Amino acid sequence: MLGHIARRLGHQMSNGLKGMNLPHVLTKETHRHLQSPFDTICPVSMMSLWPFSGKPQDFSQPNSSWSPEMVRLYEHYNALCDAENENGEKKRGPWRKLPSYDRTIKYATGGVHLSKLVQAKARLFTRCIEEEGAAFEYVAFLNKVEKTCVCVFQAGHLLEGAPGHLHGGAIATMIDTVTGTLAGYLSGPVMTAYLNTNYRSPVPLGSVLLIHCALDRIEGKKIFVNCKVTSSDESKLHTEAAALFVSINIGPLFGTQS
Ligand SMILES: CCCCCCCCCCCC(=O)SCCNC(=O)CCNC(=O)[C@H](O)C(C)(C)COP(=O)(O)OP(=O)(O)OC[C@H]1O[C@@H](n2cnc3c(N)ncnc32)[C@H](O)[C@@H]1OP(=O)(O)O
Repeated sequence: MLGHIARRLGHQMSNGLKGMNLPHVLTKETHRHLQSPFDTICPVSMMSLWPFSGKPQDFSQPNSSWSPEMVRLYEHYNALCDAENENGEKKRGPWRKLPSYDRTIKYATGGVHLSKLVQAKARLFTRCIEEEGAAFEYVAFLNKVEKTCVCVFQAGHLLEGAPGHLHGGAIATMIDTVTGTLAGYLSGPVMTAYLNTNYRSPVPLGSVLLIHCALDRIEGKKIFVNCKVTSSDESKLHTEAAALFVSINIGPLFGTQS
């Protein structure tokens, strides 16, 4: 079945998508493959049936706009991703660096190809400005054992709110992104139900911030996550938040109920 749909998709791509019932194809394919982003990182045998293997660009790699503090924190958390066993051999540590794509659909196997079909010009809000350093520069790390996520965020000049300071909406956007990423990695596809945000102190534009998120609890379809945004040395609290995410079927996102 999967191979059949994939062949159909490939055929339709090469024929300019004429007559394609996208919701039908996408619901079947993306629902299967977006169940858990970990599935796409640790491939399961089923995925070998999917003929499209394009690798999306990871936008959370260091670039020349990153300040020394941003790079220092990136290297600090990156180092926690590797650990050594008693024989001095390298093994995977408790942390892992998460990739960051410019479309959430790219987390699915074959998502690079699907992204060309579904509103091709659409971009993830936090990755929609191409100039490096101008807006959201960030990298997130996940600790699946502790059910926590930390994001190192450098706030660019296009994110101004009050003069010289970071816009509250940009802060909320990043909190939504990081808490949503944690909820998504723990539970599969989710949507934000609420995001309660308390701004404690203003953030100078250009700052490097740490966004710490932790799972509070899971109750059925509901995933509660808390969050703190601090200065890079964690001495100053800028924002606190509590978020609720609800697990969803992704069918409705593509116009069907299944
Ligand atoms: C890895 C990838 C990286 C990806 C990296 C990028 C991550 C970006 C993340 C961005 C995420 C977004 O911004 S998403 C965009 C903003 N969010 C939205 O547009 C969501 C709009 N709202 C909805 O679609 C819906 O209301 C849902 C999905 C939230 C819930 O609808 P539903 O699925 O029908 O569920 P429903 O039965 O109503 O509720 C289920 C339970 O949740 C409770 N509940 C529902 N809403 C609320 C609420 N606001 N406040 C309190 N409780 C609520 C209900 O009382 C119920 O509790 P009980 O009776 O069971 O106890």
